[in-house]
Amino acid sequence: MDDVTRISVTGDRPYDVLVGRGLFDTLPTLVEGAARAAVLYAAPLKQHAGQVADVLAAAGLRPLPIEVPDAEAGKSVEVAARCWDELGAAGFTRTDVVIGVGGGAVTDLAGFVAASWLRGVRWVPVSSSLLGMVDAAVGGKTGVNIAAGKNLVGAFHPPAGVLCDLDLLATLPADDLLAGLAEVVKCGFIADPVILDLVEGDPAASADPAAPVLRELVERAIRVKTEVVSADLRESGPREFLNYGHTLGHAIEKNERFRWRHGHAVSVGLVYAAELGRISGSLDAATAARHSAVLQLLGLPTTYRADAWDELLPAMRIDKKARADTLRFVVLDGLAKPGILSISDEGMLAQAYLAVAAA
Ligand SMILES: NC(=O)c1ccc[n+]([C@@H]2O[C@H](COP(=O)([O-])OP(=O)(O)OC[C@H]3O[C@@H](n4cnc5c(N)ncnc54)[C@H](O)[C@@H]3O)[C@@H](O)[C@H]2O)c1
Ligand SMILES: O=C(O)C(=O)C[C@@H](O)[C@H](O)[C@H](O)COP(=O)(O)O
Ligand SMILES: [Zn+2]
Repeated sequence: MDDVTRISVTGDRPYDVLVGRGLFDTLPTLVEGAARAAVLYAAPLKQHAGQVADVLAAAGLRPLPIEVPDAEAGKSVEVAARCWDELGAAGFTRTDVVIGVGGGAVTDLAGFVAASWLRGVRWVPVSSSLLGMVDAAVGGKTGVNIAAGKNLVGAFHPPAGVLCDLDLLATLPADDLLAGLAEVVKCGFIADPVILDLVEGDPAASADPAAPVLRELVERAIRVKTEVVSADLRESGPREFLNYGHTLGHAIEKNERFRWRHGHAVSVGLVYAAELGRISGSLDAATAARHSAVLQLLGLPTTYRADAWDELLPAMRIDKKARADTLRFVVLDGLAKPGILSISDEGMLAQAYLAVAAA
């Protein structure tokens, strides 16, 4: 194991996020007292899941590998129910653990299975995608999608620890690395503008898993997230800021029947949220324009179908930040100054959509 960075989440249920290489051997220390470990994974991570199972077996645990459908196809109530059946058949008790080896979809599922099994058992995400490392694996939001929308069924259930093994990024498809950079850029706009300077300074290195700048971006984004969730696990205040760009982003994902990558949808959503900030008078034009500029520099999408607005508006209404008939958006009052804007004026919402509507 080379140099490991330990970033702590504090609060009622503290744990550490480890960033480094060759981290699997640390897993047994996170699951002490467990006799069995369910290892959830999707096909692309089969080999790594096997290595995780071997490490657990060597430490005296009985691994129970469970393969689930890849990406969003695995993030469903039906797949969760199959996992519960497998835990039941194996006699999982409250001292046993669930491990998720994969990107954000698998770790969201694994966390939800752990949150719901016997009303909550320990779990550990072994995060394999950039998006998972900088966002999904950290903070304890777990859940699945349903036809009505994204992550509508879930629970806050913090993990026992998080492993972000940078070696795993070597096999991550380039497009999925980009998806993760959308959430990194989000962190740049809401809290840490140095992230934006780094990406703009060297966009190619920012998307290269072997480049030191990527590790710096990973650690900076994790620190943004850990600071927020340490203060507000259940999203009763500042945690809403982590949802910047997600109101439209989740509506696009629903409209695409979850076939778009989350990070790509968030990329379009960030440009939309910046425009809402600009036209509502809170954000200066230059900072708003910086959103599409930095995302395009990376090759992320910043537009969506012009004719989709009539489907997107109702989909946005089921956003978790909405209250009754009022939509609430995260907007910036300036760089790294997020706030909440309640909007009931559909005209303003439609006007902002012009900034992302594809020609
Ligand atoms: N819980 C949270 O706080 C939170 C935060 C952000 C996003 N999310 C959720 O995370 C999900 C998106 O995560 P994602 O971008 O990782 O997508 P994903 O989990 O669907 O993974 C994308 C693809 O990359 C593959 N993959 C992952 N790691 C790999 C590796 N090392 N080598 C080869 N292939 C690999 C996966 O198998 C999949 O095909 C969404 O469901 C989103 O809602 C949750
Ligand atoms: O951790 C959070 O809080 C976030 O909002 C981070 C988001 O990037 C993430 O996509 C999250 O899953 C969205 O949560 P949701 O509550 O809007 O489903
Ligand atoms: Zn997200």
